[in-house]
Amino acid sequence: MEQLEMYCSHCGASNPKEELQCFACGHKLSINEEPIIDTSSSVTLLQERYRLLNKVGEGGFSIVYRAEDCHTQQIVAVKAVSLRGLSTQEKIEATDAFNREVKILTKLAHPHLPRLYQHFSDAECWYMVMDYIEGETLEKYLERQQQTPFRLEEVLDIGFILCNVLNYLHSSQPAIIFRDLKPANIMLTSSGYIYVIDFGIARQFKPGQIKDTIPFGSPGYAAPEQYGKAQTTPRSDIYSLGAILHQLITGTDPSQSPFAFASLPNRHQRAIDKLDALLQRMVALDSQLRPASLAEVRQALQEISDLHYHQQGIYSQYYQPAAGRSFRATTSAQPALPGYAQASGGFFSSSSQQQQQIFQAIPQPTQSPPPRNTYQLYSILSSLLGICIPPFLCLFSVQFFHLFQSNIVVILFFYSLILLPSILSIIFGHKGRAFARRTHTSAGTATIGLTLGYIFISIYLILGLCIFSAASFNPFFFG
Ligand SMILES: Nc1ncnc2c1ncn2[C@@H]1O[C@H](COP(=O)(O)OP(=O)(O)OP(=O)(O)O)[C@@H](O)[C@H]1O
Repeated sequence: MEQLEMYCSHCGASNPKEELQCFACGHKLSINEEPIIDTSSSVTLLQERYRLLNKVGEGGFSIVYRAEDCHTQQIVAVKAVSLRGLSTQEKIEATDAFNREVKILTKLAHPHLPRLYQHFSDAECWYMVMDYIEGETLEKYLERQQQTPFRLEEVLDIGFILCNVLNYLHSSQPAIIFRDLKPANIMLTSSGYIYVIDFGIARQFKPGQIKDTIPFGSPGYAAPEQYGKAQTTPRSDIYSLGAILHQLITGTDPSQSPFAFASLPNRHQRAIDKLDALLQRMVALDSQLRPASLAEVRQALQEISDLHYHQQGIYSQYYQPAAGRSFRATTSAQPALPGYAQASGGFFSSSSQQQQQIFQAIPQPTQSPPPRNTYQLYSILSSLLGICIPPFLCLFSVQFFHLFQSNIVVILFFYSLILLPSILSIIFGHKGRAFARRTHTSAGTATIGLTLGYIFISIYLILGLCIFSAASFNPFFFG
């Protein structure tokens, strides 16, 4: 059948067959520019460079291949966005979306995002060449695990990493709103690294498919404002992040009942209580009630992490991996593959300074020593002095009083020396307990010091009172 339209090899827009110039970008049209990807062929070479090895994934309008770059012998991912079966209007819109996405991706360099190396198009597809991620999506992982809830440590790990990535996007100029954060767009490698994929190419062109991206996000993960006409903001991504973290900790798929996020169980744990409060704020229907920024979310996660690890008696903020599962923050961007850095046409360019900024903006968890509660030590030492010193002082009391001729000031000074260690142990004991409360550490020693202090000060006060009342009748003491 004769083809009535042809596609611009530069931008992909559909043009009437007789046109000489693309109406969308002005590129010269040529009827010969129509190489078609033939994936059934045993060797498919794109751009005389990328040899397609096997299909690794599929989206609404795309197929992702594992491919070999014949120039560098590196393995890359080639994402082919197909126009096949789309209406003319959809093809034009898909073209715009593709160009917009490529423009965004070429600017990005983050350890948790695949790098875009090259993009090109042919008559039926647009192609992106990017880092190949050996792993599976979080969605598939959850399916395999039958939605088993994650442990708090794991949820915090993933939360920190996603905060980091989203904060990087939101801090870009102009800010990039991801708008489609969901388990299907998060990839896990076997070594526990996490990548955020899919910047929404052709996202707007899959209406009616519940499992696919809908015009402004995905059911269950998209904030309410993404369904209406309101412009999405960083708070929309915060909503999606809240929905994902809630799903991980509860094992409940939010797409089953969008906008309904039950309170977390196990509310006797303060860390879980705090996480619950944070998640409820993140998924608030009114965007103004959500945390204002990822920095705020990260700060709250850090507090929960500190609380949790101190409760557990673990003083390191690093996740202590349980058997088999841990999620890691990469510490640097992967080095650019040879042969890409100088290439033209929207290639990735790496900036180590930019990488530095990413990690300065949101510091990675670092090992911290256990907080030292020195008040506890002072309290227990003072209480021991309060027990030992007074008997010694009493041994010399008679000679002492004799020496100073039972001067009342001297006697009171002497008496205050007896009381002083117990008073100190009480003061330090209280301070030690307050410190322990603040840092969520044990207050046992402070309580012992405090109790001893109270016991012995009571004994000394009663004894003192008895001795003073008896002495007041004795002319030896007060004349
Ligand atoms: N860089 C990559 N390395 C390895 N596999 C990838 C990569 N990018 C994507 N994939 C795989 O291909 C699948 C489809 O990719 P992607 O989600 O980007 O496509 P999409 O068409 O944008 O999807 P959607 O319909 O959700 O918008 C993913 O689920 C994943 O399994």
